Amino acid sequence: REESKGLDLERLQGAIKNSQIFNGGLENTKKIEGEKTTFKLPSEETIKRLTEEAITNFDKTEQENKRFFENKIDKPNLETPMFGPHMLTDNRSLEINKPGQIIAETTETIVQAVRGKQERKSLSSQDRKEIFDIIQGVTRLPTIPQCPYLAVIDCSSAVNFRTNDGSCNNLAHPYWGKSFTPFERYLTPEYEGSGTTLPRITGVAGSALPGAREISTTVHTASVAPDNLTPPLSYFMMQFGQFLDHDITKTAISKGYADSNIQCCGNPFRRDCFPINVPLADPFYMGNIDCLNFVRSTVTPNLDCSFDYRQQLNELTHYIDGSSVYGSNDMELAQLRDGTTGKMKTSTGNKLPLDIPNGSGCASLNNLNKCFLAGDKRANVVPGLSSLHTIWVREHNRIADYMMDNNVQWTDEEVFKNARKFVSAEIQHIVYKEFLPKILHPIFMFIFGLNPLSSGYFTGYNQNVKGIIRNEFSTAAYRFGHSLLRDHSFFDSTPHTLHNQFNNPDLVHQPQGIEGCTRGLYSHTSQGIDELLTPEITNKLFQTAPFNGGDLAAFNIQRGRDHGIPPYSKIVEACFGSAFVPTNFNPGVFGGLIFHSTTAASKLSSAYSDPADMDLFTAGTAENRMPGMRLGPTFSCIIAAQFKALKDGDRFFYESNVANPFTASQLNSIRQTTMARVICQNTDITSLQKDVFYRDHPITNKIVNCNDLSPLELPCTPENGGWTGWMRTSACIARRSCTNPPPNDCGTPCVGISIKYLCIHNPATIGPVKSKQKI
Ligand code: HEM
Ligand SMILES: [Ca+2]
Repeated sequence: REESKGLDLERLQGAIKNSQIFNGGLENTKKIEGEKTTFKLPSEETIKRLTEEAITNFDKTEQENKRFFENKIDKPNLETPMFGPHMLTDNRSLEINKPGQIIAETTETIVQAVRGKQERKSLSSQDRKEIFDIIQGVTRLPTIPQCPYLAVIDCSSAVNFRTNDGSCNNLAHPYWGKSFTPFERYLTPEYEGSGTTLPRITGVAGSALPGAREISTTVHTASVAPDNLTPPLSYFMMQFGQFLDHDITKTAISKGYADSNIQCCGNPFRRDCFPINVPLADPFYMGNIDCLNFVRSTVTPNLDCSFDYRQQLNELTHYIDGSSVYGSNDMELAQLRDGTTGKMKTSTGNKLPLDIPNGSGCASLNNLNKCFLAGDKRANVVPGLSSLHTIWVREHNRIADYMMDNNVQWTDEEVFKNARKFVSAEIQHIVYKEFLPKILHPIFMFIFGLNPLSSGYFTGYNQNVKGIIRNEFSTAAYRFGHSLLRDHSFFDSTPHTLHNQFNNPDLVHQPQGIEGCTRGLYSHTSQGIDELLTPEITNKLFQTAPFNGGDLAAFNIQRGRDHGIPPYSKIVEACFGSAFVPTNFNPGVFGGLIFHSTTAASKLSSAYSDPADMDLFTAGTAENRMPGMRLGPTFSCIIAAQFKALKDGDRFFYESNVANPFTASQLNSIRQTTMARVICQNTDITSLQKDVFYRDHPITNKIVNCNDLSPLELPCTPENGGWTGWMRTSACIARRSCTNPPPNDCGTPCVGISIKYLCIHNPATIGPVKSKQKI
């Protein structure tokens, strides 16, 4: 990937500071008033009738889904080709989907009807509120579940610790950042025909947009080139990136009858279907298949229970809170916690607990070993990911053990909550200190206020900031990570073809499986970030037999259209202002593709007929990297803004002085945390490079001995040592020991002598023995 050499960083910095996204994105602008209404809304009667029709349609679709299931067209998970764990949808999402779908259909019908031939972008907020109030009246029929975000949440017990589902982080807005709530957006979505719900399929010039698979084969062509900057990114970067994603985003996908998987190929007009066409002349599939199955994400009303545009649902707690370790709701945590010692459950070899065969978290298709259960359902997707989940569960248990030993009066609950508090703080520290600076230019780190402090507390908590994931981030920008993937994963130095490792926990089950997978990550190099992807994911994603695999790039593009993600040029404008918006495909110049190289621009111009049509994932990954950095400006903008919201809007942010803050010395200790240390303390690995996100380097990133990495200081209630009675151990000697009780790590040792010479006067004093240790 070329560096954007001519990029005027000062100008870019000025532009971003004035931009819509930097200044709050939709927080300030989405509450668009829309244009003034120039037409009349249909009568209340008509709206009611339309809603009732939508309810009937919904029920009909459910019946139709049942038939597809009975006819074995829609299959259960393990019989579904291209099945991936991202297709496991929680029942709660499906419950929310029902009112979501009904309101979506009604709103769309009304919008299209009232718009008529008028050139209008959207209904005014007044119109939308009016329509919604009427629909709510109808959906209050007993058969239709209520809008899920009306119930009042009591936050009185959530003042000092995070809740399991992320609710009550913001005490004024308990739903912000909770699991099973909608994604926010930076920009107003763009659905087909300026509507509210159908995926974008028509370009600005009125002709069909290019298909997602064609874009993938034209732009996201094959590459095996490793990151060639110094020091190169290690493959651990990829793995941590995915682990972090699985803490903050999981979009609920629509399901068929009895949790089956909707088959859209051959049935493109079914509700929730948006299949991807594969041309006959496809360079890989070569006529073996003509369609990739693609099922739309579920629908949810807005968090304020209004409905304007189709919105999508995040099943995870939006905050960086270790939910990939603990789960995103009470039920998930209950399955994972041992419930007596403050620890998390483990299985043989101190690995993750095993999932029940074919269980919800288990998508194993091609092996006999059982899958693992973790806080996120996708934990088995590649062995490196399962290993990282394991390391964090071990870190929790290590801390919990220490706390149990050193705070004798603490209950299971107290040990658990305090250990989780430390673990999520460590994860957050690693994200902001080690991970983000590898992808975000120092200027972005600085202007978005992302750098951790070196001392003192962060005082920027702002309860008006939404600690909510933005749709543009999860559906496009943060998927940059797919570009880091290589053709192989590594077990120590042995390469394993990637598609054989999908949903296959065999390597993790091996003795020293966690060590082998983890060494395989930090001692190999990632690919660089660009539009080039390995064919293992663009042709063989979740492949189990020839030609039954999928194309992740095409899925990303299609998902963007499914979610109404505005095209690239709209995001560029929101990040940097209109001067940077491309109106032609000329590379490197204002008015053209200012952020793209000649090669990228020529690929983009052969894929798209108009720059205004370019999909965000495609044009974003194809950008030149920022000078001295690895990521292009537009994704940097979205990612920086998102991590700012996750910091400023998190009442429990680890450096923050707001809610049950760490003591100054604990915070200093957490600031010494590195990913390398967490690996060292929870595996048999004894040496590794200091910064595992980079490859090792003899000067800039030396291999260090694990013992040299600074330990973590944990809370401890002092328990002072007490002497035993004197015991005569020989004719002339009596001894006592400081074991009644022994002092714990923060207790005071016994004072006085432990040995007495009874025959000759000798004031020898041999002090107590227990040394103070940190863990
Ligand atoms: C091990 C390799 C990986 C595989 C097999 C994989 C696979 C997938 C799949 C199948 C999806 C769902 C696509 C769709 O239908 O929309 C997805 C979504 C996603 N991936 Fe990956 N991915 C991998 C690594 C990564 C990495 C390294 C990152 C980031 C650094 C990442 C970030 C994301 C994000 C943000 C989403 C959207 C999640 C959601 O909201 O549901 N992935 N990935
Ligand atoms: Ca989370």
